[in-house]
Amino acid sequence: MEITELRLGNVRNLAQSEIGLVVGLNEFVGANGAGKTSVLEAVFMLSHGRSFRAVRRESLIRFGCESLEVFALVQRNSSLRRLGLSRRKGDWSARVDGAEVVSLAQLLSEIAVVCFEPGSHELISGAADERRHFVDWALFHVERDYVEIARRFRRALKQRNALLRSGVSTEGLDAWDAELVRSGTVLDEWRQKYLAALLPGVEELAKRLLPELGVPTLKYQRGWPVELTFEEALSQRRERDLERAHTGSGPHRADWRLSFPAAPEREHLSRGQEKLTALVCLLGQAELFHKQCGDWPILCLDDLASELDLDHQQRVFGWLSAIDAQVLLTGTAPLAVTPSPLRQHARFHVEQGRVERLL
Ligand SMILES: Nc1ncnc2c1ncn2[C@@H]1O[C@H](COP(=O)(O)OP(=O)(O)OP(=O)(O)O)[C@@H](O)[C@H]1O
Repeated sequence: MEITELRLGNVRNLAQSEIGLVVGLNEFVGANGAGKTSVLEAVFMLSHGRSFRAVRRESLIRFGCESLEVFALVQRNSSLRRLGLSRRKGDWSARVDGAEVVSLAQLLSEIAVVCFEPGSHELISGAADERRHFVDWALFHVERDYVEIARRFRRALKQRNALLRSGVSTEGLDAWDAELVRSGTVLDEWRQKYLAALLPGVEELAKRLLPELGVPTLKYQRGWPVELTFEEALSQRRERDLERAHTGSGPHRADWRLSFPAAPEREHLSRGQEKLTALVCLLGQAELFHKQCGDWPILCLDDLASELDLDHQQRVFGWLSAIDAQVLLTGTAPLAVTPSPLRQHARFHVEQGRVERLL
């Protein structure tokens, strides 16, 4: 899939920008603070409904402005979709082909963006919810009933925790346990299946980008002891859950990690190796998306040159040159590596919130 046209209004320091993108490599070059990352952030918002670096979507609205607009024309297989996310008069709204959609999920299902940025090492070294989000984002695109199952699981967990906290009565816990087990077991199976499918691609990418660490293994923890079913875990730990007033086992506690022969624990990875491991996972995710959904997600690479040394940049470009994904890349200077001559290449200069095509 590709964005052919991107229109931004009041996104951080970008007042109004209309950017025609090419299907291959789109390079955004400019000084620090020029607005390059903001372009990627806007694209990411369309596919995730949030920024990759701000907790609040509101912080993206240009200082002193009340409205924000992100619009993209997206070519996917043979269809062309008009996607929009905006905030006007204090309300966020999402549009697909001009019509406002009831749920944000309808917009998010139309576009897929995989982004590597300076904070991506959190996927390896950060909290478990980063790694659950990584898997769940893919499940959202791959599993038709994901939204419904995840909603049922969240609701049951919230209700069960409320009952545990109330401490008044444990009546009703059985019903919520049953619902947690039904939806939670499905989530757990999907996650296991997804990670098993991800591993071969991750192994190949690790050989290319991190050969010195050896072939990685992937360890999945589903959030309760392996020797128990989820139902048994909930029932055996009910007393403890009542004492602690929250549900201590379940898919909401799941985690996974990559382990290398030369770096068995993540504490053994250097910061650069953490970043490369995150990149391996993200590129692996993009590749698996292509296998499972039939098209490549859009790849955003923020400030790649300051994240990776030249040799690793070359290895990444070697991989990129063999695939058909649209790439959006930022840097303070033009690329030091030569991208594939077979792919289209556009360069944009970003300065004080203005984007101008150079090449
Ligand atoms: N809500 C906002 N309204 C206006 N300007 C903002 C807002 N939030 C951030 N900025 C400014 O917008 C600019 C764009 O930041 P951005 O991170 O996109 O720059 P960049 O070109 O990627 O820089 P770097 O190379 O330093 O990463 C910065 O100068 C920042 O201070």
